[in-house]
Order: sequence, then structure tokens, then C-alpha cells
Amino acid sequence: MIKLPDDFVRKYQKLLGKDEANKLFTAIKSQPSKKGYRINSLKENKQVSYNTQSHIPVIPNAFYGEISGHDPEWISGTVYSQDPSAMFPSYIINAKPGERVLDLCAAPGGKSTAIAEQLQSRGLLVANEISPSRAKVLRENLERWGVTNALITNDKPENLTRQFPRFFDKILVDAPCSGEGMFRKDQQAIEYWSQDYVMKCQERQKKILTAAVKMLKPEGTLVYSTCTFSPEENEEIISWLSQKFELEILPIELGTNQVAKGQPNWADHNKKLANTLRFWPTAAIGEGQFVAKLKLPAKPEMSMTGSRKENKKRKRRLANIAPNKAEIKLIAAILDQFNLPSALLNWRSDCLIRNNHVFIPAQDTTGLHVRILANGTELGLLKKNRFEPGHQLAMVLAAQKQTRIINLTANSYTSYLHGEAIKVNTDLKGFVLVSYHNFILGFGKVANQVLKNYYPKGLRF
Ligand SMILES: C[S@@+](CC[C@H](N)C(=O)[O-])C[C@H]1O[C@@H](n2cnc3c(N)ncnc32)[C@H](O)[C@@H]1O
Repeated sequence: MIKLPDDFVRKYQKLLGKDEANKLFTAIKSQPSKKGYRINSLKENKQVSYNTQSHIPVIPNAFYGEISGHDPEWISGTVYSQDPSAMFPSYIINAKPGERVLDLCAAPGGKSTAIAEQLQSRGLLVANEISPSRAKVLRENLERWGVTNALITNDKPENLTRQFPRFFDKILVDAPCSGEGMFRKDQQAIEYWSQDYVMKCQERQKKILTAAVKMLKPEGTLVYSTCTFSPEENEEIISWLSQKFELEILPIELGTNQVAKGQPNWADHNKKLANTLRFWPTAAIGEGQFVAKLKLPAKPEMSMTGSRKENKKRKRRLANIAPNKAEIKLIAAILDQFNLPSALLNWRSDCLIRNNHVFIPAQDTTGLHVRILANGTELGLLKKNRFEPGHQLAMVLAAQKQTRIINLTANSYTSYLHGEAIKVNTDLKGFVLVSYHNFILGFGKVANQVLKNYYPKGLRF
């Protein structure tokens, strides 16, 4: 049985009144949390085996239901499990193909995967995560999702600010928070809670947002979200942010009455705070969530990045790591066997080689002092006189119908995920895509009717 902290109970009785507060406490204590998942629009095969009758309101390709990390749908990056309320911040940012978008607090990547879908492989997604272990998971999730145009970084927001001044069209700050909205899912969030902690979170959110605003282009959009109810981390933060940086609080139209408005009287009575959104677990979409959308005004003193001289120098340095003709031939010997999605069609002119890794960068990173985990699409590794395709390439090739495929049985599916070699009966030779129930899982290499396993060691189980 969930026991809520006394101070928490008193606080929300005061803010909401006893009746409403009791409804909230009942929803937290005795109603089950709502589970949801999204289907990846970047993949060619979207025929999942789950029940898709129960749509999550507003969000495309999103359904109520539970999925398992052992399902081929998940392993192939066809589905992502996410709290239904948490699907809204990325829906609200509404990235357009070609834009530059920053997801500043991105791990494990639920919102980044959705933004990547919106970009449709055009433009740039910088997905940043401060924690190294969480950044690793972010990278795995974006790789599985088949994202081609992400620069994945593991740095402090303040460091990114110096590297990307006035650079992004859109920025999402899905801030670390006191997590009150997760109480019914996460007992630890309850144990960790105190009013002091709420105030510490507010301080941290202000720091992160100060860094974020400096990276926003004039007239750029900032979406701020938390999974907590506390006004200190929601309305108060938005009121502070809009005053300090003269950001305009924009209205958000969702066309559903399951979402409530922010409360101006829980901060400085600025009427525009009613433009923000509150997701209460009592209203049944999912867990607790707060979302605000803001716009930076156009100001002449806000200079843009990248002098011409700098760009020229960068181009010269880039030329140094472009592949030569012989290398292109080795890579083509593999890539030409597959149906390439549009993001890879110009690989001959776009790809670079660094430490034998062949990749199509999402962003020129020369001179950039940021901890980078991945940049764009890793095609594979150049070895002595041959090219070995990488796992990310398999995940990206799943955007197109492919013919060089070995379909596994239930038994061989388990063996493949363990990293074992598999006996096969096929006319195919060399590198092939490996799938189960038509979900592409990775690469294999066929020789003498044996499929050598190229499922990455770090992902095997
Ligand atoms: C709410 S979670 C992000 C969830 C993610 N957006 C998603 O949809 O999967 C907040 C993230 O902020 C990170 N974080 C913690 N402290 C931070 C700081 N000082 N600056 C930036 N990010 C921080 C946490 O490690 C955590 O991954």
C-alpha cells in the first residue's frame, strides 16, 4: 500500500482543496498506472502483434498496452514503451523536417525517438544526456529506432551552450524533477520526496533553462516539461523564465478535455500561465505531467553562429577523412546489395572515415568541444581489404523493404539474441539482414549454410 508523505498530503490539500486532493491521492494509491507504446513510423514493417484497438488520445501511432523488452517488435526498434502523458512534450514541439532540434535532457530517449520521426531523417537532432550510463542507453535506443540524423552528446548543458549559441530552431527541456507524477509507478520517488528536494529541483531547472535559452535561435520554440505536480517546478519556473528572458508563453491546442490548464494563481497570476498544460492521473490519459511551450522574440542583438572563414577551414579538415576510391569500392560491394533509404542514397559523397569507422555525420563536429557518443549513421568498419556493416546500418535499412533476408524460427531467434551461429538453408551468401516475424534484428553473414552472428555483443542476452 502506497503511503504518501505527510507534507505532500498537506501541500496538495491546500492547493487543490480537500475533495480534489483526495481524488488525486486515490488515483495515486489505488488505481493502476497506465502503460502505453508507440509504433515507429520510420520502419517499413509496422505490423505489430499487439492489440491496437485502444488509441492514446491525440498522439499518432500510440496505443495503450504493455510490451516486453524480449519481443522482436522492441528488439527491432519497431515499438517504444512510454507513459502516455510523456508522449505529449515531443508531440507539442512538432519538429519539421530540416529543422535543428535539441533534446537537452534526453535519456532514455522516449521523446528523442518521437522527434526523430517528426524530422523524417532531415535536419539535425542533438540528443544530450548528462549521465554517462543513461547516455549509453539513449544511444542504444536511438540506434534501434533507425535514426540517421542524431548527434548524441553526453555533456552539461552549460558546455553545450558555448558550442551551439543561437543554433536551434526548437529545444525540448524535459527536466529532471521531483517526480510526483510518477509516485504510483515508482516507490523510490516517494521515498526521495521532500519540499527541500522540490526546491533543489527548481534551482537545477533554472540552471538548465538558462543554458537552453542561449542556444535558441531568435523566434525559436522552447518546450519545457516535467513529470511532477509541484507549482515550484512548473508554473513558477515558467513565470520566472518568461520574465527573465522575455519569452512568450504560447497556447497549446490539443483538442481533448482530458488535459487541464496550468494555474496562474499558483505562481504570479500571469494569465498566460493558463496556456500551459497539466496532466493529472485523475483525468486518465496517463501519469502526471506538465508541459509549457514558449517562443523567444526576434532581437537584433542576438548574433548567429559560424563565420565564413570558420566554415572554409572546417571543409578542408573534413576532406582529410573522406574515403578514397578504393575504400568507396569496398563499402559499395556491401551497400549496393541492399535497398537504401533516402537518408543513405548519397553515402558516396557524404560519408567520412575516422579510426576505420565509416559514418555519415549528422553534424560537422570539427572544433566542437563536446563529449560526443555518436554522430549520424555509422555504416560499418573498414577492415583489411573488406568492409563490415555495422548494427546501426541494419536498423536504418529496416526503413525499406529488403530482399537479402534470413527469417528466423522461434528457436533460432533465441539463439541469435544469445550471439550463437545458426544453421540455415539458403542460397544467399555473404552479409544478410536477419529478421524474426519480419522485424529486422541485425546483420549476419552466411557461408556454407551457416549464419555467422553479427548481433552486437553488448546487446546480447
Ligand atoms: C525526465 S528525464 C528525461 C527523460 C527523457 N526526456 C525521455 O523522454 O526519455 C531527465 C533527465 O535529465 C537528466 N539530468 C539530471 N541532471 C541534469 C542536469 N543538471 N542537466 C541536464 N540534465 C540533467 C537526468 O539524468 C535524466 O536523464
